Amino acid sequence: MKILKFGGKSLANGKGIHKVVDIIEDKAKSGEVLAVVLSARGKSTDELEEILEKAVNNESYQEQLTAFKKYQLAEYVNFNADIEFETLDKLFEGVSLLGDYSKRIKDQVLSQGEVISAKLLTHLLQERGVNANFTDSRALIKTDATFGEAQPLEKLSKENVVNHFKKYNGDTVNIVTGFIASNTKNETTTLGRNGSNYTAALLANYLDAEELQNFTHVNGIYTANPDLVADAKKIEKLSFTEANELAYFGANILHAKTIIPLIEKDIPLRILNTFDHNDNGTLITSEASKKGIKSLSVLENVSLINLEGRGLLGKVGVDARIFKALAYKNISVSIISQGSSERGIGLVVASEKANEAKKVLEQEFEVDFQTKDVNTITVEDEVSVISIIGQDLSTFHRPYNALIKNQVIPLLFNNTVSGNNVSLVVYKKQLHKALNVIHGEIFGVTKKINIAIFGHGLVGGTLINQILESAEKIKKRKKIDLNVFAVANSRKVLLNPKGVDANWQSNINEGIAYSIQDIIDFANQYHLENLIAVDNTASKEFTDNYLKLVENGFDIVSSNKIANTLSFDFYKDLRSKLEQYQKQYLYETNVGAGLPLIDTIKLLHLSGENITRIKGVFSGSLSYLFNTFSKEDRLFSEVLREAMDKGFTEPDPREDLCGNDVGRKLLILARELDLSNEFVDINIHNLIPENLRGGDASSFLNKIEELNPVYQKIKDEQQPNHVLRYIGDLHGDLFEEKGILDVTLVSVPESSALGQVKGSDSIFEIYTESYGDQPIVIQGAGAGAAVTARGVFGDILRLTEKG
Ligand SMILES: NC(=O)C1=CN([C@@H]2O[C@H](COP(=O)(O)OP(=O)(O)OC[C@H]3O[C@@H](n4cnc5c(N)ncnc54)[C@H](O)[C@@H]3O)[C@@H](O)[C@H]2O)C=CC1
Ligand SMILES: N[C@@H](CC=O)C(=O)O
Repeated sequence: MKILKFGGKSLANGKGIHKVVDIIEDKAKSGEVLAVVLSARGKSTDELEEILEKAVNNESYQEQLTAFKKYQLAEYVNFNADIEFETLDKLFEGVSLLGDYSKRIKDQVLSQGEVISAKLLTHLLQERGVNANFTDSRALIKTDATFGEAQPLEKLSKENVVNHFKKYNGDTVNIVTGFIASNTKNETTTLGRNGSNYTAALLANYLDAEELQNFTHVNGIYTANPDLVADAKKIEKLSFTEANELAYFGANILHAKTIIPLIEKDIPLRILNTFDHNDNGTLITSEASKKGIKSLSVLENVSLINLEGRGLLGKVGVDARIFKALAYKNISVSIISQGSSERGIGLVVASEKANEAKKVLEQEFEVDFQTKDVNTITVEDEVSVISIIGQDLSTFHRPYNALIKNQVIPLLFNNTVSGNNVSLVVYKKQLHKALNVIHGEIFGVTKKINIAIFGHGLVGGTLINQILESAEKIKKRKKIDLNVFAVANSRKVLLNPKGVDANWQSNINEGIAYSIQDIIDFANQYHLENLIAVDNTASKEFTDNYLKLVENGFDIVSSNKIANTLSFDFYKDLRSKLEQYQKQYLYETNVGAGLPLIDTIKLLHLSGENITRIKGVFSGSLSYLFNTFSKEDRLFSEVLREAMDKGFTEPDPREDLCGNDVGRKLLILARELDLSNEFVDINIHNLIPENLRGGDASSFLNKIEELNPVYQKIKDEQQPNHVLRYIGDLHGDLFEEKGILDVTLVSVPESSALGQVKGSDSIFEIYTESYGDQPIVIQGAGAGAAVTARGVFGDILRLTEKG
């Protein structure tokens, strides 16, 4: 036999109740032997409770009662609930007159919801020709007299159930009232919260059912609440032990007490969806599933009570006193955590009980306050508990690190050894983000990376398009969902929590004026996790935002070289801020565009390989300029314009020509080697003649023809078979505080390594102690929007892996 159970939402008027009738009819007609347990319909129980409260307070309740009756009868013209309605009329009248009611009366009132529900379903099934039999569970399930939370009398109840089902079996479908029972005096009792599930589990146990099918409005148990975590996945199979943990931590489909009767008889429980009943749902069995995390569950409406006391160390019975005082007021503690110093104890209780709990504890510890053994008892109201079911401490560092990286610092955490269950208390305002971060980390379904891109010029614009083009593939291959939620220039930002699309360029006109705080606020408002700010500007002003971005949970990726070449003090401050907030700053494209230079230098240096010199053509644009100009009989200005058109130069090409760009690259490398050079230490050969240095970029560009005779002369005066190269050279004693940084224009034999560089290639010769006179050489395109954007993209992906 299969036991089916339908909850209130499934039985609500409209689509639900018809679906329920269809399901039962289908199953009955296919010959399955069934018993069906029902809750009250829709919100009937709540309604009855409200009417009861009105009646006891002598408020007018008739209107609500009439609406209740109307709802129950709905369009079911041949259905009659006169007996139940009369019972309710009498009960409410009595309560209203007395101005009082007992739990016994309340049970009588509430029971009518289940009775009407089961009678209606029996009626509707009979109308369809199904052999349905209304079964009042009060005649079967016998309990003690604890009204509101009665305990079943196992032996008697079992006997009644078995005898009843002996009489009504085979093709009869028994439609049983859930939740309600009766005591030995035949007075109505109820089984407490989740009572209908309990009734169904008891029936399954007594009748040795082959399966209990619990129909709800969801397709089963998910890895997290799908309303909070879009990526949540349905769990196909679960063990009772895991389900038990879930039940305790708020998965309200289940309750520990409803599982026990099933475990006893090894009866599988299947959670199904009334509205999608062909889905297999989630199957819960006693079979231990393969080890691993199964689900995240959340406790909301809780408060954290913190009891702090310097004199608690070694004091015996403190916890006992806490629990006793709270138990006295019927306050349940869901989580407790105590430091080994015993100076602080954190307790989680239901929010509505928090103030009362604080008061009781203050009374209990009154003397301890006077002796200063206890200092404070505080309540933190806006908190939630996230429980990672199936998590043991061996891999807990992963979700924990991910939380810290996302600026979610748990207020308290504790674990159960047996249940493999770690619980974290977080601020309520961070719940959504925290859940998504943990979920992404441990289920690896897809990890969402939220990116804000500043600067959408040559590099930035190319990057956005590269990301949009590759996003789908990356999602499939690496399970990483790249979401560009902000694109900004110096004036406007285009914001979309779900990510900009291929039309971002035309939409940017509709962007809004912004400050960096607006972008931080936006990310917070939409609970965006795994934040990355990408700086593709050439702006000093923008780098002023770095510290604030780091403090607010952003990792930084930058093609902009400015931040790394400001004062050494800022350089250090930024690093210590990154360390403090566990954030990353990647800038591989700062030197050599897309070439893997910085990483190589970092690795060599970290591994203890002593770098003694780095020399080469550092600038892609100047490489192009001098390679082309040296070889071809063309004007210097013409080649310079070509380098600009190809996107090799800085936004202001004077930055290349004056040597600042190469100087910055040298300084960045020097600092990677822990040298503390400042920008002013660099010896730069400025390629712009003094008379052309003033003014702005456009007035300079109007005069670049004036460079032609200067560079033609330099070119002509070289030795035969020599070419011009603009090089950077980091040398000196690189184990001292500072190195020597030179940026110069040199004439080298065409056949030399430097002389053979072509196009916009950069070449870097890295000399180390182990490699001696044979440097490690890294050579390739040193400039260009596509290669640079690709390098920035690489940094973004590297960050997604570090997380
Ligand atoms: N072009 C190349 O080959 C390479 C370039 N880079 C670096 O890439 C960066 C970008 O270069 P390009 O794309 O060529 O420049 P670009 O001039 O084409 O683009 C810069 C963008 O930044 C925006 N911007 C300026 N100030 C801003 C602010 N305060 N906030 C937000 N946006 C701001 C501008 O509106 C513009 O859209 C530069 O720092 C450059 O040094 C690095 C390696 C290679
Ligand atoms: N303008 C720079 C671009 C890369 O950093 C260069 O020419 O190398």
